[in-house]
Amino acid sequence: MHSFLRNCGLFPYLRAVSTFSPRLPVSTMATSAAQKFRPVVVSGPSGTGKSTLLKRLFAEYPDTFGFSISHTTRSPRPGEEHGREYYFTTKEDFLDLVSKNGFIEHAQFGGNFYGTSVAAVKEIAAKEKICILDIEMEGVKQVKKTDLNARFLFLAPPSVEELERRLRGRGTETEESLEKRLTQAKNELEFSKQPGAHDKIVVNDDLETAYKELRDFIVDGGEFGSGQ
Ligand SMILES: Nc1ncnc2c1ncn2[C@@H]1O[C@H](COP(=O)(O)OP(=O)(O)OP(=O)(O)O)[C@@H](O)[C@H]1O
Repeated sequence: MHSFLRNCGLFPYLRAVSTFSPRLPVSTMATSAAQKFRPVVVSGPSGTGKSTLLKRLFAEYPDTFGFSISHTTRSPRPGEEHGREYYFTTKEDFLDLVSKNGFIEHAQFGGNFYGTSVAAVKEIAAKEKICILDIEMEGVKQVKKTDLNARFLFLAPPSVEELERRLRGRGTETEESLEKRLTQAKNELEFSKQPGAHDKIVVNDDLETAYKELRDFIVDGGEFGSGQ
């Protein structure tokens, strides 16, 4: 599965729209929400434990995170609504947005396009929620080219050997997909060493310790990195 399907784009957006303080002018309100509720990009090699840790974070903070709506060129199914499950769009409009660098990630499945747009992520901050983007290296680079003002957390395995053990232990991989993931893991680990690639690196060795580090960086005492 392509990683954007697990992003904040995965889930239908069900949260109530928050209201802003009426005393602030509109432009200041939008700016301060964007500054306070900065998106967080969580990346790291497949099998490092991103899903495990994020699942726990969402359970501990059920009202803090918002989920962006993905675009798709597939037709709506009965009961699905434009702007709720997906932004249903034509192939022409989708490709137009691709050419304008409007997507953080996009991919094609079964003849249909799917993508997470920059605008959809911005909407989450405007609604005073934090958007977590669980994406891979190319997506990270793409986010850096946008004006999303995201914070970047890299989840590293204790070692490549331990990563292989976890991937095997998860029981989801064939020998071929395992090899691919390990090769990609080495690329991601190389990238993570570049200065400025990430704001925070958490090594997921002991799960409890890693969870606390990840949580403290993301939630940041309720400041969500706005002071940085
Ligand atoms: N600290 C840890 N110690 C031991 N095992 C762990 C730890 N963290 C996660 N695992 C296990 O490692 C496996 C991979 O974790 P998980 O599926 O969360 O990785 P992921 O980064 O989300 O991978 P992918 O990107 O492929 O979805 C799971 O079986 C999980 O239970």
